[in-house]
Amino acid sequence: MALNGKTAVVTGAALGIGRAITEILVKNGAKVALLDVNEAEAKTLKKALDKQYGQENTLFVKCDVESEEQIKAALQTTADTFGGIDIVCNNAGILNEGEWEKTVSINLLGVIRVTYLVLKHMNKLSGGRGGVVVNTASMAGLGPFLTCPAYSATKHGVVGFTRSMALASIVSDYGIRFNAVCPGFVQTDLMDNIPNNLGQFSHLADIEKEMVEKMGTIHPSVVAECVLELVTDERKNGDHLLVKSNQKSYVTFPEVL
Ligand SMILES: NC(=O)C1=CN([C@@H]2O[C@H](COP(=O)(O)OP(=O)(O)OC[C@H]3O[C@@H](n4cnc5c(N)ncnc54)[C@H](O)[C@@H]3O)[C@@H](O)[C@H]2O)C=CC1
Ligand SMILES: CC/C=C\CC(=O)/C=C/C=C\C=C\C=C\[C@@H](O)[C@@H](O)C/C=C\CCC(=O)O
Repeated sequence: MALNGKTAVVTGAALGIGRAITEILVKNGAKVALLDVNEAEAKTLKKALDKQYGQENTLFVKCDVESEEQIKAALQTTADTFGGIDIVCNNAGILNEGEWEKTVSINLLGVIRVTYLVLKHMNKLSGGRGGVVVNTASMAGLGPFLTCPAYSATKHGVVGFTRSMALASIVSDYGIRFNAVCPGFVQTDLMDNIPNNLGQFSHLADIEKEMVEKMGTIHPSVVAECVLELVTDERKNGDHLLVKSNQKSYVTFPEVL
């Protein structure tokens, strides 16, 4: 799938992995709507992209993925501005075991909210052009993560939702592919703030530190390359790309039926 003429929506676009995803999509010819709650950082990014690629190729819409109203409005503005939506990167996320309900609301419910609301724009059965949704899950969505149980649960949820939507879309002929990227530790603000956000598990902070030292860290641009692969390779549907500091591989899930 070539990106020229395509429109993408990226949530949590202002910083970290979302910023790198936004940059790689624009660089490869897509028009991108940047959705984020951090207006200052998003505007700084848009300014830099305007300078390099022209201001007509991106759009910033302030949008909290906890709010259905804001998501609806942001998707409509994107479709009106760019003439449709072809790609969605559900990337916005936080890690805060002290505020675990908010973590669930943003990381898991946010992905479901955006996905269900964007179907109206993308679903071939409702006049959309089809396309692809790529969710930012985590390695912590594939196995236990003892320092952050609620965070890990949200990412397992994202994996289950992605796999289920991929099948629902095939069987229903929506024309939309659903994939997820599952990175290990990525060099972003979220990772830097982990020790302050472990809540009742703060006594396990040293274990977290040891894991980071043992596993190494990944640059956000490497994760963005993987997202680009999941967007452009039309054979990928229901696929989960595990990204470690030294290798990437597609996840094989156990057959249960
Ligand atoms: N940094 C890491 O080690 C890893 C991160 N991830 C996931 O990658 C995604 C991005 O994380 P990072 O770039 O590391 O974090 P980050 O903290 O650097 O960036 C997150 C972005 O999401 C935005 N955001 C937060 N809450 C939002 C909301 N309610 N609505 C809209 N935007 C919101 C923030 O303003 C920020 O721009 C998250 O889903 C995270 O769980 C997955 C694996 C590893
Ligand atoms: C504290 C969270 C910090 C940043 C966000 C984040 O999502 C980072 C996650 C980093 C690592 C998670 C590791 C989890 C490891 C175990 O559960 C493994 O069992 C993972 C499962 C599959 C890997 C299979 C393999 O090694 O080939």
